[in-house]
Amino acid sequence: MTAEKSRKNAALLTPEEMAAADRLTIAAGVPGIVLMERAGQAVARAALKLGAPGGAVLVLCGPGNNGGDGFIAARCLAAAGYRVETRLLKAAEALKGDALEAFGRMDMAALPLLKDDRIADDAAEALTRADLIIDALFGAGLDRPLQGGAAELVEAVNRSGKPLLAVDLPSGLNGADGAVPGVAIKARATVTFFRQKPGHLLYPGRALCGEITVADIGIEASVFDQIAPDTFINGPDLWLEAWPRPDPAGHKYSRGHVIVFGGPVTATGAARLSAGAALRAGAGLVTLASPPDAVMVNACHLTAVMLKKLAGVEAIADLLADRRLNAVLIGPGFGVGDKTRAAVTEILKAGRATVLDADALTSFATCPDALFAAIKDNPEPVILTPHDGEFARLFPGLEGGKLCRARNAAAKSGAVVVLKGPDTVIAAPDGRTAINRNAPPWLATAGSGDVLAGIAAGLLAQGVPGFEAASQAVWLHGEAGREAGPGLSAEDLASALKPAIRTLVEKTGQG
Ligand SMILES: NC(=O)C1=CN([C@@H]2O[C@H](COP(=O)(O)OP(=O)(O)OC[C@H]3O[C@@H](n4cnc5c(N)ncnc54)[C@H](O)[C@@H]3O)[C@@H](O)[C@H]2O)[C@@H](O)CC1
Ligand SMILES: [K+]
Repeated sequence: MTAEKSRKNAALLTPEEMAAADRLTIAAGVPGIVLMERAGQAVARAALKLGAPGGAVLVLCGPGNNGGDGFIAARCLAAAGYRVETRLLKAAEALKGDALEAFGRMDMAALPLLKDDRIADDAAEALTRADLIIDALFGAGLDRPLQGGAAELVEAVNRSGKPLLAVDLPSGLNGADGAVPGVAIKARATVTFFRQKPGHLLYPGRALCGEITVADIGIEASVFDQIAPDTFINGPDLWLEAWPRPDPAGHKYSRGHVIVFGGPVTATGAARLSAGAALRAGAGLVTLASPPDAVMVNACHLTAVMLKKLAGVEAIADLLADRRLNAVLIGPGFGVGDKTRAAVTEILKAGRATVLDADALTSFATCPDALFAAIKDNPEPVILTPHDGEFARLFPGLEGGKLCRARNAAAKSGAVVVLKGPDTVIAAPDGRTAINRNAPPWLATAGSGDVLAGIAAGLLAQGVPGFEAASQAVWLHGEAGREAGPGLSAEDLASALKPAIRTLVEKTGQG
């Protein structure tokens, strides 16, 4: 598969982009009702997996095309022998277009769910009778928080404890950013169409979707020629082409040399974790530079990582006169304050691919613009790896959803921003973003971020561009977390990278 095709597989579409994909497909000659038939049939197939044969299925249909998918699914499930009851949020007279056509094709009565904006008594009874509920209330067209009767209904459906299958998105969830501006359905499974949306991967939305199925409804990937999405699922489909391929005739010096700047004798561990991870990520050489009194402590713990004495910030420029040191990492355990600011400024001046983490970020909380100016003067890629607290300190004015905050931060700083969390977002200054989904919860542990920063530095040293290095690092970190499993500590992560790296090497045909 070509890299371009793989990237299209990894694309995420906002509700607006998805509507454009629908429009382009319809304009190319596939009627909207045909897309809706395929969508509804995919929902029915998913329902067959969730509900006992012949059971009672309640299909809740909203006023738009999401409801239309529900009508098709209802017809298919009735034909398959299920006892199907369809209910409408609004009167059938309000239906139009493809949804109206789908309603007619269903040829089944559909009572209203609400009476005077309250749940109708007989609708409450229908919830009790159902073995499976299909949520076709609102999908990509949600444009405001659910209120009144609709909100009450969603809460009653969630309270029912019945298995819930959401059509496209759990109703109430914003597909663009994963936000839930009011209440939302908590689904056991969700069927979406063509490609996922950012809201399926970003919290809190991600926790509401259950198991997600992406159904092919006949939209061709050629729509991407006009839609050009810039948000992706983080994984090999997005960046395998940029995975470093060592020259079989090369040597360690051709695989880059990372220098990690470590902290004082009382805080040496973080930088050691980073240095070890940089080596595992494939850098040919890694040096840990630390204050003289910390060198012995580091020496007691390290074998393959080399050591260097750093007398003070003034010594950084001399050290970096050696151009073979081609990637720098500073922050983990380095300490917060003037000295760190001066060190980071020297490093950025030296024009190296750089990862700034932890204390290197916090030290600029009082003067972020100075940092951004220095980043922009550095011709090599810079990666920032803040968690939410560090992000808020460095980008105090940026608000909104995680995707939007990360994207704006990358544009503002000129760096690739890795906004960490269970749904880490990686954003490049050129607007590309990736959302990560493979991190297990036990990855949130002391020292885990130091390892992530180290992996990123190791990849930069091998010449991987900034956005790809950051995205690869986040994905590898997640895979290592899965490999090490529950009960892991950060020390386990570097060696747990090996199976994921092996997989990538095999995928790139080097194995
Ligand atoms: N041809 C197409 O466009 C296709 C669309 N599909 C389905 O169509 C859906 C999108 O359809 P629509 O664009 O009609 O949107 P929806 O059906 O998601 O909802 C739109 C309707 O809900 C109302 N609404 C929005 N937010 C509300 C709120 N908070 N409270 C009360 N009412 C609210 C709007 O005024 C509008 O009447 C997708 O999610 C998907 O399920 C699929 O059938 C595939 C093909
Ligand atoms: K829905």
